[in-house]
Amino acid sequence: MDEETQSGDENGRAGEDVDEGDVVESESSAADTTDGSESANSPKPTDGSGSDAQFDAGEQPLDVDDPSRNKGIEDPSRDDSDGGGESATSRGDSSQPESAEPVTAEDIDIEESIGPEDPDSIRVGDSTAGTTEVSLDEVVLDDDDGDSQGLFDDLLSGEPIFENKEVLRPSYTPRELPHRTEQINQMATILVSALRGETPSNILIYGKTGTGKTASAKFVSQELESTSKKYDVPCEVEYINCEVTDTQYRVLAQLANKFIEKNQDVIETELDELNELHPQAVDDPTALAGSAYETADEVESRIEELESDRDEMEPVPMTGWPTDRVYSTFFDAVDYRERVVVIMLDEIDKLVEKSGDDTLYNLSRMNSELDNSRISIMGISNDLKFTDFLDPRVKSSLGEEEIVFPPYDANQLRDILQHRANVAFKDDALTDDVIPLCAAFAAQEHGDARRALDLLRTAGELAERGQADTVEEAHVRQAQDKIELDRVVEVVRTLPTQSKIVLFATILLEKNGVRNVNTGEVFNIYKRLCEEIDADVLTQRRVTDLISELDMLGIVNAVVVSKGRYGRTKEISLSVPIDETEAVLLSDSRLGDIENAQPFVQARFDN
Ligand SMILES: Nc1ncnc2c1ncn2[C@@H]1O[C@H](COP(=O)(O)OP(=O)(O)OP(=O)(O)O)[C@@H](O)[C@H]1O
Repeated sequence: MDEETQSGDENGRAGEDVDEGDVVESESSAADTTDGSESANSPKPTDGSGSDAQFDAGEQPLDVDDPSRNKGIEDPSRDDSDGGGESATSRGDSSQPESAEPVTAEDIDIEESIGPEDPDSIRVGDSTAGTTEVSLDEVVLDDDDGDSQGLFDDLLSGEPIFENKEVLRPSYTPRELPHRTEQINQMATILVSALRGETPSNILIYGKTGTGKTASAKFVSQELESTSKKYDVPCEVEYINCEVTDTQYRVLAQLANKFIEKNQDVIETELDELNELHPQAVDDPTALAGSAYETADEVESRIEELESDRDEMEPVPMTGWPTDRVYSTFFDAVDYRERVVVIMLDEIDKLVEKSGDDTLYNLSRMNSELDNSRISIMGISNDLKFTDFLDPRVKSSLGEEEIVFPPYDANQLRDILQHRANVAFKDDALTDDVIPLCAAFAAQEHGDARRALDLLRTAGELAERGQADTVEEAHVRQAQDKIELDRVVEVVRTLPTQSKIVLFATILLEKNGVRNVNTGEVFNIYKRLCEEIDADVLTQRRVTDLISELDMLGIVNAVVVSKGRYGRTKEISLSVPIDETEAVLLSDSRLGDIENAQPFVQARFDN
């Protein structure tokens, strides 16, 4: 008997370790939920007619700050027989023509409007018109509309550039994926076996970031699920983002819980039907005609069986179970009924990097043990080399079929952008150069559609912010700078403290006008800065390494220059905007104190 027939929890690879502290993320949040329709409709500015306080303050407005200064109000004993009270209290009642005159403080009938229980409120309207209670604190005395000061009115009044901005966001799943027909067809050809009740081959999808791997795979899986419903073939796709769900415990727990939930739904539906059928069958056995049961007792025992299955299905907790128990729970849940399951593991390289290939090993061997169901794995990765780290058996099983997503060229990106822009922007909102320029910039990167879409969206936002009528080439260039700066800010913000100090030393030198900064100079300032904030001082060799890392990240440019008989050194210059980078560094709580180091750095050069 070969080892493949062992049960999952005995095969040793399911692991015995308890994954403490793991949290099972709900994948539903990662799923695309934006339908994009909401943002399309900009709210209309209100005219203020809905305001509570519909007073026209007239010639003598109420003094809200000091109500006692209001004539009439200060005299609670005032007789309402002067007739003015009637017109004030009937304001708002269109059936009372005499209320057309502006309401003044004198007009307010104190006895009627300010009840003893709430001296701050005025009752507007009489008993026939219904009453509206208005707090004095809410009364807006100006003539203009009550609720807003028009902060947003100007912004809303301009003809917006966007028709539906959500369409340009990464969360939006497009209905059409130009230039991916070949890859989509390849996937469909492999997965169609699932609709025939057979096990599809495992698929590995490779391609650089932004080449449409996830979008295409999700598109295919939606099609697969809807076709399976159409033909009533049990086939399900489960999506897991391994960047978030990156341990064996989490992956198995998440899958187990999804299948348990689905099983419970199916059980509930069947129970509903049987609970209706059972009393009918007791009264009249012919009610069972056409059903799978011959007697009411059979129906009853099936109900009991389903109820006990349902009660036994225990969801996997976030943490704390041994992994082999999670595995067997997942196994039982998948195998509970007949179906073909496609498990989509996006960013699969992150899972392998974080927790090795145990999960893939276990998943890829499950089919030989499952009785009712079959599973197929679809791995998505932008790291072409990640399979080098896999166990050869896992590697061959996982890579049964491989599909490569090549980068887009500028023309393809142009098509992709055009498709989206038609929905995202108002007619004529884009000048002719905008899409080609966005496509060209993104093609230079590495044919990244995500970057192209970001550029287009940011350019639109900048145009909108500048209240321009159309998006122009200049907006795309600004957007390119902005995205680049955002990237730099993010990279700098997440640097380790030591690298931040090295970078800060370089910035201080440049700010003090030092040209051709060399490693030695950076190291000297670095040391002083470390002393200043009580950080460990690394050796000059380590600091040189950190400079090389900053170079690789594109933050500094370090060139090796020969100094003749003085040996070789690195000349360092900043490749990022100095002020913004400095601001990011100083926002780090430890480095914030270094600001005071400026004078002493200056002093060093004065010596
Ligand atoms: N052919 C295409 N047509 C329309 N939109 C596309 C196309 N290819 C990619 N996109 C869009 O580009 C963005 C990035 O695509 P996707 O997430 O599928 O890339 P990916 O290859 O999975 O990248 P990563 O490896 O970084 O996850 C998404 O917004 C997607 O809708």
